[in-house]
Amino acid sequence: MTTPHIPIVAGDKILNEGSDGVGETHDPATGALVATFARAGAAEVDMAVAAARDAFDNGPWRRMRPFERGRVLHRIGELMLERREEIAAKESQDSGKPLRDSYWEVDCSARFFEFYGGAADKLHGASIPLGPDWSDWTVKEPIGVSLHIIPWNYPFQLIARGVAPALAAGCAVIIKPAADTPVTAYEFVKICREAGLPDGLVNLVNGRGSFAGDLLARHPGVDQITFTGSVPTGERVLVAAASHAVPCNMELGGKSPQILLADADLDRALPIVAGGFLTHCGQVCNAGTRLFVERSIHDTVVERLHARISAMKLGAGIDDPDMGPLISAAHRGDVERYYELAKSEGELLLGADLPSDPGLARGAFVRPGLVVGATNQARIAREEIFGPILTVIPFDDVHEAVDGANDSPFGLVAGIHTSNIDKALGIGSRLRVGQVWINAFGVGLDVEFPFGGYKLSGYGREKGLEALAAYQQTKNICIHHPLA
Ligand SMILES: NC(=O)C1=CN([C@@H]2O[C@H](COP(=O)(O)OP(=O)(O)OC[C@H]3O[C@@H](n4cnc5c(N)ncnc54)[C@H](O)[C@@H]3O)[C@@H](O)[C@H]2O)C=CC1
Repeated sequence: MTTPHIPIVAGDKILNEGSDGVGETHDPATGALVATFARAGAAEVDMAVAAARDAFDNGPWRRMRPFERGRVLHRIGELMLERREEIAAKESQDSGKPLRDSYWEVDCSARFFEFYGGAADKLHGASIPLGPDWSDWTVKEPIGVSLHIIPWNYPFQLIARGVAPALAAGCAVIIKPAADTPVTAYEFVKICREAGLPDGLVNLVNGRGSFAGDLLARHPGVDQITFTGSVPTGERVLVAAASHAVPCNMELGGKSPQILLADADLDRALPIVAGGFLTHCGQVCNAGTRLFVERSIHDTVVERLHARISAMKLGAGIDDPDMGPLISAAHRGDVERYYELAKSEGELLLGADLPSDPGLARGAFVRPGLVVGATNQARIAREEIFGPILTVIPFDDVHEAVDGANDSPFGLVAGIHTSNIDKALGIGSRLRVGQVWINAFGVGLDVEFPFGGYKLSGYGREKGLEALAAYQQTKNICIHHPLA
């Protein structure tokens, strides 16, 4: 079978070659080549931006009635569900995540298009009272060409999360996938074209982040940037955006706390705690990797978590294991250094040895790590690892737990596990994070509520109606009409 090749898409042009050569993407479970892709250089970046500009400035999208835009978005969502199996299989191969998580990605992506398809004709302005001789109102207009810089952890879903509201608002978009996971981005673009989206509205630029990504972020033809990824790269993108003064939506990392009180129902809470740090091998921005646990139940919780996670089966994403590999051997090297650090900063109860099963030998696998005896000041508890390592920290008093949870450079999400609603709400209101989960953690098909962080976790909100604000500008219209 020939290896699939991912092109660059600039308007109606499908470019199989880019001026920065050819990249390869591999299955992190086996090392097998999944696809090659054209890497964009300056010429292709210019072409994609010009196509988006032209589609936005001169194309039909902005002039269509909003409900008609909504219908196209709905059709995109339907096509995603029709191709669910195919997209999920490709995603699991390219990213290593278990198949069920890839199905979730597709289902969630379809929900984004349903949700924002329904919102397209509800983007109202406001009327503003200036007195009887005046009429004043605001109109919501699309911001223009929106650049979406996508990380490798949820490539399909994170494209949908940003692109659906951008299109609903009337924007044109350019997608820059991560070089580790370019495959399903092209499926996304193909679906958009098939659903009848006019040419040039969705463009695809694969390539090296520090080259093609940087060229795009600096490009004067780009009006807005939505970025998800690491803090250092996010800061570079902000500098690039500042060079032409465009706004950004930044969804950066996290070191999210989960607070487990002694009165919690452990049968219910512990699977949630485990899922909170193990999903996609811990490679999730909102992974709940710091567990503050009331001291009286500390040992029981550690024992039960140990039993639960040491039984987990590892395997290739496509085989839908309990946990897949990390994204790459290079990233495994980074994560392994944290396992070493954990040994010096506390006690590493699980995760010290790499899996020895010959079936896993060629993949970027690690075992889940459980760390006790480290403080909240330890690097293992402060830095985003993007691997499956949980640091368990005991507390005696809820205020201590709140202070510990807040004592972090990040502020993305938090989880609280308790049967006492007064405590749950009291703790929740004191946490400096963008989202609080009570007796829950993580995701369903919940596209309706806003998501985003405090502090170094970024700013701006994805999801929900709030996300639309990033893709709109407000124009005020004021009329003076004195009655003679
Ligand atoms: N918050 C999140 O969801 C994510 C956080 N991360 C964190 O980042 C660490 C490193 O992962 P990376 O893949 O290197 O993520 P990254 O943050 O460097 O890359 C994210 C995206 O930005 C692009 N990019 C890189 N340099 C750029 C530049 N100068 N200008 C414009 N775009 C650029 C990349 O090509 C990719 O599409 C991970 O170990 C993890 O800690 C990674 C992925 C997602």
